[in-house]
Amino acid sequence: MTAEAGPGVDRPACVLVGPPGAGKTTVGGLIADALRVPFLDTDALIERSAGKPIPEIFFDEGEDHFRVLERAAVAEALAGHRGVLALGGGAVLADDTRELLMEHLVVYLSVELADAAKRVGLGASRPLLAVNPRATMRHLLDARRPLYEEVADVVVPTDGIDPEQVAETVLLALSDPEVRG
Ligand SMILES: Nc1ncnc2c1ncn2[C@@H]1O[C@H](COP(=O)(O)OP(=O)(O)O)[C@@H](O)[C@H]1O
Ligand SMILES: O=C(O)C1=C[C@@H](OP(=O)(O)O)[C@@H](O)[C@H](O)C1
Ligand SMILES: [Mg+2]
Repeated sequence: MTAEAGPGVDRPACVLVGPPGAGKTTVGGLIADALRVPFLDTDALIERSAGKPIPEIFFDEGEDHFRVLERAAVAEALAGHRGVLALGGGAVLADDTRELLMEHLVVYLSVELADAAKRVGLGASRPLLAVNPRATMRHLLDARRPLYEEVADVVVPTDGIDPEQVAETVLLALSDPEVRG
């Protein structure tokens, strides 16, 4: 596939959503490499503009402030980024973000509790999972599943599948004229 892949030249080639541990950051990079387009992760955008890592933003300013930064970063990236875009797992919580996503080709990387827990290690790098990680992850998966489904054009299950295979499945879906609209 070439740099023209995706729904149009004036927007991201595709936007990856899904819970923490779904592989959005990892698979997004692989897809961008394959398409030879730039890769952007809104978490990286937020860290760059805040000048500190996400756990520190949560610790210093709280989740609500992080969500404000996230909404702005997602809107900026959806308007300006021309490659593959990965969102943070909680970006779809915002009504206005879900509204914006309606205009984009959105791929939902799904993952169930066992693989998600294994992959994120339930450690400190994701501040939301710092307390009672397994129960929090279960609740988060259940609560957000309908939101991911609401915005998705394509759902790609990732359980038991390595990132390269997930990327191949996404690339195949992106080459389908029906998916690209
Ligand atoms: N399909 C997969 N199979 C196994 N491990 C994976 C898979 N996708 C991602 N990982 C690993 O899981 C961890 C979280 O992946 P990441 O891309 O950061 O997920 P997300 O951005 O969705 O939270 C990383 O260590 C990554 O290498
Ligand atoms: O699920 C969430 O609310 C979050 C997911 C993280 O991104 P990943 O989904 O890439 O881990 C990051 O944005 C932040 O820690 C909050
Ligand atoms: Mg990520």
